[in-house]
Order: sequence, then C-alpha cells, then structure tokens
Amino acid sequence: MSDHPDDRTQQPDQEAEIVHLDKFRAGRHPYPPTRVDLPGRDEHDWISDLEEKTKTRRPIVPLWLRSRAEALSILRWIAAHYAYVAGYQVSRAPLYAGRLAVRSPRGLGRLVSGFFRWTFDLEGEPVRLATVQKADPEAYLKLSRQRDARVRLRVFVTLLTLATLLIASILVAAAPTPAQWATLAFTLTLLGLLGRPADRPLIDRAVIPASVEKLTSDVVIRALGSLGIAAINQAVAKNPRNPLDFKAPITRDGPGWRADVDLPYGVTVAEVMDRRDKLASGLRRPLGCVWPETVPEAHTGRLMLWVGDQAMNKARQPAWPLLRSGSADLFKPTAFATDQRGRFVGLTLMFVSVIIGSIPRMGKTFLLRLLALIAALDPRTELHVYDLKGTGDLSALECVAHRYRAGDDDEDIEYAITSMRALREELRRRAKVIRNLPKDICPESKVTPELAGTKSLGLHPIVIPVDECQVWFEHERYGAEFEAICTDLVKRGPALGMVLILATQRPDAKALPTGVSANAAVRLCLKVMGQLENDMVLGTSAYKNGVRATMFSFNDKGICYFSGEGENPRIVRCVYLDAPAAEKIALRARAVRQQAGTLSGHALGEDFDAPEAAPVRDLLADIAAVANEPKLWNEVVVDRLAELRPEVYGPWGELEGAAKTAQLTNALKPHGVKTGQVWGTTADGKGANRIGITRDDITQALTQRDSRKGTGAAS
Ligand SMILES: Nc1ncnc2c1ncn2[C@@H]1O[C@H](COP(=O)(O)OP(=O)(O)OP(=O)(O)O)[C@@H](O)[C@H]1O
Repeated sequence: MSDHPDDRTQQPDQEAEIVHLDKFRAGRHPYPPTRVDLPGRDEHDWISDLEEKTKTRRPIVPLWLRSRAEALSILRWIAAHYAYVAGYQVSRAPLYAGRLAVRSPRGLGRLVSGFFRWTFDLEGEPVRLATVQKADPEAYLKLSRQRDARVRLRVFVTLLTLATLLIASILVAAAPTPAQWATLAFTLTLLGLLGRPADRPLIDRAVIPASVEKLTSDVVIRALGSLGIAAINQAVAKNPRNPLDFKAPITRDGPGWRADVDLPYGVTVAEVMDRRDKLASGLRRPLGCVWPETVPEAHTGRLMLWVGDQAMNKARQPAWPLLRSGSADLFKPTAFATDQRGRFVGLTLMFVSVIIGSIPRMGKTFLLRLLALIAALDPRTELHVYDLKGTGDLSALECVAHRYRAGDDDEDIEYAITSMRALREELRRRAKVIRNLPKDICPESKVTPELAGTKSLGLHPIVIPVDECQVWFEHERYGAEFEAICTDLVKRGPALGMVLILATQRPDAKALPTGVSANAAVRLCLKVMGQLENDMVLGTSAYKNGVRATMFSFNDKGICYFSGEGENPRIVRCVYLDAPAAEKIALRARAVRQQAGTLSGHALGEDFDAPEAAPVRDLLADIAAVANEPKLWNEVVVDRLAELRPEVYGPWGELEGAAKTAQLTNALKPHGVKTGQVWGTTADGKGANRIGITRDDITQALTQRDSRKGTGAAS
C-alpha cells in the first residue's frame, strides 16, 4: 500500500518509532542467517502427489459396513437410540398434555382477542387517530371508508365462522363420547399451542444417556485441551474454532465412535496415552471407554481415538465359538479375544512362541489356560503343561496333557528338566527329519499341516504352556539349563512345530532371559507398571512407540496389548473362561483325542519320573572347572563352557559378541555374581579390558551356596 516512496511520509496522527541506533546495531546478527530453500515455488510431481493421496484414501465401503456383524451392531445401535428417544417422549406424554391444558385458556384469550382485532381492523386504529390529530379530513375519510369496507367483510366472515363453530358444537354434542373426547383434546392442543409462552417449548429434548452420547469434534477438542499439553493449549488459544486437524469425519465404528486427529506439531500420541485418565475426564466417559491409539503407518502425532459406548471390561462379550462345540486347528487363526469393537481376534499358535506378562491378578493365568485349551482342542497336539505357581489353575488340562506338573518343589523341577531335555532331543530329531525330507514334501523346511498329520514322521505340534516361568530361569541348579533349552525352543521350535508359551508376573531380565524374550513372535501384555516391563514383554522401543500396557487400569482384567499377529499391536480383551468352563472344554478335548487315538502320557496315567542318573548341570561349578585364570573375559568363559557341555551351553557359544557376554552376565545374576571390566589378552596376544569374571567371585559364591545348603540340611 505504501510502497511508493511518496507514500512513506509520516501521517501527522501516527507516532514515529524511535530507534536507538547503538542498541539496534549491537543486536544485529553479525552474519545474517541464510535461508537454504531454493528460490521459486515448490515443485510438485503429480504422480507422487497422487501416491501421497492414496495413503489417505477413505474407504469406499464404510468401515461399519464391511462385516455383517458390525453392520447389524450399528443398526441395533441406531434402533436402540431412536427407541430410547421415542420411549422418553412417550413417557412424558401426560406431562405434555398437562402443559397444553394449562396453556389453553391463554390460547383461547389470544384467539378471541386476535379475531376481535382482525374483525374490527384495530391494527389501523393508530393511523386513523393520527389523521384526526393532524386534522387531515381527506386522509381520515379515505381511511374510514377503507376500514368500513374491511369491517363489513370481516364481520361477515366472523359470523360465518361462529355459525360453523356452533353447528360443529351441536354435532359434537350429539356425537359418541370418544369423538367428543377427541374433539376436546384437539381443541385443547390447538389452544395450548396458541397459548405457548415464547421462551418455553412444549417438548423437552430427550436427555440422551452418556453411554450413547454422540462424540463430536467439540467434545474431542475439549478433552484434548484438558490434558495440560502446552502445544494443544496454544493451538486452542490461537484458533478456538478449529485448533486440530480431523483427518476424517467422526464416525460410528462398532459399538463406539472413532475420531482420527492430527495433534499439533511436536505432540505425540504417547503423551496423550499417558494422560488417558484426564482424557476420559475431558470426554466425560468412564476410563474403560476411552482408547487412544497410534496409527503406525502415519506419523507419531496421528491419534486414533476410539470411544466406546460401554467400558471395554464391562461390555458383553460374544460367546466364544469353541465354548460348546468344535475343534481347533493350530495352523489356522483361532479366536481367543475380542477387539474394542466386539469382533473376534484370532491367534495362529503354530510357528510362534508366546510370551504373556503382567502384574499379578490381571488375568495372565486365565489367558495361558485359554491358549492351552485351544491347543488341546486340536487332537494332534501334544501338551506339556507346567503350573509353577502350584495352585492348580491349570489342573483342567491334566486330562489331556502328555506331561503335567503343578508346583515348584525339587521333584517338580526335576520332572520338568528331564522332560525339557527330552524335548530338546526331540527338537534335534525333528530338525534332522525335516532336513532329510524331499523338497517337494517340505518346501520351506518347516512343518506343514500334512506333515503334522503324518503319524510316522512324529511332527505333530507340541505345545508347552508354562505359568510363572521365572521359577525355572531363576532356579539355582537348573536355571541355566532351562534357559538354554527354552532359548533353543523359542528360536528353532516354531518351525519344527514346537510352541513354547511362557507366562510371568515379573517380566524382567532375570525372569525372562533376553535370549527368550527377544525371539518370541507373539507377545501378550496385560497391565504392567513401568516402561522396562512393558518393553520386556512387547519388545524393545514398544513404550517409546506408544504401545503402552501401562495405560491399562487395575480394572482392565483380561485386557492386553497383542502383538505379533497382524501388522500393529492392538488392544484386545481375552475370552473369559472360568475353571468349570475350562474343565468342560478339556473333557470335550479329551473325548476328541480318545476318538483320534492321540491321548498319551500323563493323560493315560503314565508315570513319568525323573531318572535318577540325570546329569547335573551346575553353572558355578562348571565355570570353576573351566576358569583356571584369576580373571577371564565372559566370551572366553562361554566358549569353554560350550566345549565342556555342548548340550547345555552349545547355544550360548553360538551367540555373537555382546550377546554372548550378556548371556553369562544375566545367567550369573541369580547366583549373586557380578561381572565387570577385566584385563585379558586376545589369541594374538593383544591386551584389552572387557566384561568378565574373577575366579575368586565364583569360588566365593560356590562356598556360600554350599554352606547355605549345609545349614538348610542341618535345620
Ligand atoms: N478375560 C478376562 N475377563 C475378565 N476377567 C478376567 C479375565 N481373565 C481373568 N480375569 C479375572 O482376573 C482375575 C485374575 O486372573 P488370573 O488368576 O489369571 O491372574 P494372574 O495374572 O495369573 O494372577 P497371578 O499373577 O496372581 O497368578 C481372575 O480371578 C478373573 O476373575
């Protein structure tokens, strides 16, 4: 506007800005920052633009119409909503009738006075009076004539109306009573409507209960604005009407609402998840209804907010398809949980190892038992069940299990270690069988449904559910061996048809050795208390990426993050089966097995005792045997152990660099032996400091242990 030099003259009413030259120069940047953007407009490649757009394509068939069950659920919801509104208004019909009756006298007054004013043209009265006051006879005469003509016609119309009303009243007086009542109701309604005060509507708005209240963008903005996240508050202050970018309209999605929102720059979904309780308060919904989730294929600020009509832990769960009949096929997904929308979620047990973790009393054992029951319902499966809590929670499975043990006493552990050694041998046998099979029969070097069904090959699925697995790994005598066998099973077992399912209430490095936790394909994490446990179960960086089982509340029993099957970790609610139901299903599984002739081992009453001469593996004693130097690097110790007992420490020896070192450090922790930097030399004589052990620490730990045993024996 004032670019022209002549225009730049200061207007007299504008004050000039006074600049202190010295201050201004001092504040000036010595080297003005240079922009690195290229001059000119952004160049667009329309094909990449199109490709970008395809990422945000909206589905042709709306989400809720994709499945029959979901469409039905939406229709049910709509019907329930309108039935509610109708019910609400019908229940208030007497109130509305009362209101109309009370208002009808005023309505009659308004009607009569309105008619009177109209008939005698009273609305023209002020104008006529004005002509009288102005003493304008001509205008007055004109208006009077007009009024007389009008009144003549209107009086006639009014008389006609009154006559019609009179005849109608006589007819009504002679009519049957229902017609009289109907006329009275109609007249009262009409008069009541006419007598309505301007500020008081007749019909109340149906007060829609919170559980089905519509989720609107205003409600979402209000809730996100109440989280105390500075960037969201700034966005709301800057643009109160439109502070957030909604990527799609808020829609019904199953029994709830779904909103897709881009949070302001720099705010992550993880921050919102951390404040789930505040979000629920902002939405005015129970905590169990509010589920903020990330959209991993978008960016970390894309929030998918699902708000259920009912809390997930309270919503009615559909009956489990295998509850009363049917069998399972481990090679196919079997329903084990429902998602937030109430749809069944399946898990394919074949070719995976499973880790279940949570704090106590959240439903870990129930979930383990459910997975074991699914395995039991496939008659080909051989079950090895270990209940190390010893409370008999898995006793329902005794009637189908090939190996079963509850408890953590010495004989229980020896039973387990003997059976696990046999399983390791089985693993090796299977590897050989698979290796020797022709490629056309076994193209991918793994068990197929056909191979699993061929009895002579012995490649049937073997499922090993272990509750409170930390008891094994922390066992003084057999801990290292259990760890070595389980690591091997987790790594090689899935392809060979051996499925290990480990549940623990203390998911840390001791309870869940890294070799095991890092290689499990399926992870189920119920509520945990911190980032460490979360990542132990769900995998490294899960917490950082917004997959946080810490956000579950203590009431979210049976609700977990399920990662491994499908693309992204998702929140599911496991099927609830109590002990009597579990027993019934197990008995059904037994009947199927009897028919198929696959009942074996413990289920047939076979005694499986730990052989007396089972070789003893003792990590401390083994290290003492191989460590002749005062200080030794972990990697050297592991190599020597692997040489000493390849059947126990062989897999350790195959680990690379840091993993090999960490393996020994973790294995020594339960024995109270710490590793640290020790000086040593490489094979070619070069000296270096690396993580290692000191022989004195090992002998000291051995002495302490033996003396403890001595005291225990004496007491
Ligand atoms: N899917 C589920 N839905 C609803 N409630 C459940 C579900 N699974 C378990 N629960 C409830 O949670 C309680 C605890 O379950 P469970 O015994 O499996 O916990 P846990 O985590 O194994 O505990 P602990 O670590 O003490 O063994 C059960 O009594 C049960 O009522």
